[in-house]
Amino acid sequence: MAPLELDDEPAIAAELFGENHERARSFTHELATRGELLGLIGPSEAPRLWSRHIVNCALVAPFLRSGGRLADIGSGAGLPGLVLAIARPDVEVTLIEPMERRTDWLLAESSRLALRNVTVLRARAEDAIASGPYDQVTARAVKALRQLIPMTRPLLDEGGEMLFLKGERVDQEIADSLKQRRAARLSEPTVEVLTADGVPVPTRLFRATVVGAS
Ligand SMILES: C[S@@+](CC[C@H](N)C(=O)[O-])C[C@H]1O[C@@H](n2cnc3c(N)ncnc32)[C@H](O)[C@@H]1O
Repeated sequence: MAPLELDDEPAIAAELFGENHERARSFTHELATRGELLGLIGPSEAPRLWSRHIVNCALVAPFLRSGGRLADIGSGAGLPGLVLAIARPDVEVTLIEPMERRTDWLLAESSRLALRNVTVLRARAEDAIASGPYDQVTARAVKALRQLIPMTRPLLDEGGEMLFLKGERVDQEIADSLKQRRAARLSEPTVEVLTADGVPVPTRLFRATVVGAS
């Protein structure tokens, strides 16, 4: 078997994953080993798994509410939902993903890693309203904000927060979603630029809170 092509782990991983650092290493190793075969990651992703995916997602962990319920929409390989569940065992994380092959992987990994704070729901976000309300909702690489906001708003009550991992175009997406943000009764959004040593591409974290009934 070819040697595992995995990039160096950024130093901040130890801080972000704390007591679950070894679980994060185990998950990353498994994803690098089996992810491409299972269609979870592209062929060029393993050599940048730590820096572009795992730590990029884990940088959101400090924004999660302690003891809260988090829904991650379109979790795919577990990004960011499973990574956040590993980093924050004090948060109850529901991974909402419609594709069976992906939910099979998420269930198998949650069980292998003995994560007690994870629920896997095979559904589209629009069909998962009964599983809420949640305190916060996350998503990465699922839809543009103008679609993501109406899709996830029914999962939150007033005071609930949207945390979406976005790229460089986030400001344009914010401008394009004015109508949807107003209809959803969201606060003025903020964008946190998250990065660390060994993380070449920052994550832009869109944050907005529900301030009234829609
Ligand atoms: C491009 S992948 C991104 C996966 C992962 N979030 C990541 O960053 O690698 C988009 C994911 O969203 C899921 N998805 C698409 N439409 C959805 C919906 N309406 N509700 C929930 N998940 C959805 C897809 O099945 C897929 O796993």
